[in-house]
Amino acid sequence: MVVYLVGAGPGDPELITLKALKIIKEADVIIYDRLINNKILEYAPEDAKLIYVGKKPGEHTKAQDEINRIIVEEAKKNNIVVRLKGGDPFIFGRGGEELLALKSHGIKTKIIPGITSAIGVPTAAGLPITHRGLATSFTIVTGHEDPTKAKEQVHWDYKADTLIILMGVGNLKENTKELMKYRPADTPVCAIENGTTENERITFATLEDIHTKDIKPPAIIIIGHIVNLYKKIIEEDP
Ligand SMILES: O=C(O)CCc1c2[nH]c(c1CC(=O)O)Cc1[nH]c(c(CC(=O)O)c1CCC(=O)O)Cc1[nH]c(c(CC(=O)O)c1CCC(=O)O)Cc1[nH]c(c(CCC(=O)O)c1CC(=O)O)C2
Ligand SMILES: C[S@@+](CC[C@H](N)C(=O)[O-])C[C@H]1O[C@@H](n2cnc3c(N)ncnc32)[C@H](O)[C@@H]1O
Repeated sequence: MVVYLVGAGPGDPELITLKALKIIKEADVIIYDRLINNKILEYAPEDAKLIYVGKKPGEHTKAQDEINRIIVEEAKKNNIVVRLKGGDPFIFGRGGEELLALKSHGIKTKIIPGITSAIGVPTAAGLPITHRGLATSFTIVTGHEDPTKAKEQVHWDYKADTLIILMGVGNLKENTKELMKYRPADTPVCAIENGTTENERITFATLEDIHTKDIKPPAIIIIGHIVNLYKKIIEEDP
């Protein structure tokens, strides 16, 4: 019995790794999330058991403890268990928590990285998150900190040139208000919804007015001067 914590990539099913695809084709069980592209499941063996444990904002099909319990239970009954997660399993994916839960039960676990939406979505859209002379650093941060944490860890005074917010839609107004304490109100912002899929939608705004736009999750929010370069890149598209 081995559990594979596998990253499915940002949305486009072709953005999964060969290593991930190989193990999906051999899986006895696949325990999968909402943000994976379901087309990837078509590669599973016909008799593989598929278990959905996805989370929507405010609507978690299964609590994390329950998900950990299911993975452990399936690992004890099967040879190859794939835990398939959106993007990369360790970028805001609770992959670390699942790894610890499996280790505590002595279950062998292997990890297959995926292209995280934080980087793959802007890159696929043609937006360089670093650019010589314009952006030499980036920060990836959650826009939705776990409210049950003992201590807040997100303070919005990040110094990086480019800021990338995941899970950023629901709290956009509150978070941009905090950010404007440290960055000018006219700092360019762009939101990419459903990146790398046929439903991709890109919205441009500034820190001051991005919260007034119609943006729905899943979306990544990109903040910084790099967004102006991106506008130029798009305008010059042949
Ligand atoms: O802890 C919670 O889940 C409750 C707080 C909460 C979070 N996001 C949230 C909510 C509200 C809600 O879902 O009701 C709100 C939430 N949950 C989710 C999303 C993603 C989306 O729809 O765009 C969003 C953001 C929506 C938005 O842009 O406002 C779903 C979610 N949360 C999460 C995951 C990853 C996973 O569990 O495997 C997933 C995806 C699961 C799937 O594809 O089925 C996990 C999560 N939730 C959260 C975090 C940030 C933790 C931190 O650093 O403090 C993290 C990441 C982490 O723990 O490493 C916090
Ligand atoms: C809980 S986090 C999981 C991130 C994932 N592990 C990764 O590496 O991409 C979910 C957030 O990822 C971002 N996200 C995931 N897929 C996306 C997509 N196709 N387009 C835009 N944002 C996406 C959104 O910010 C969403 O709220």
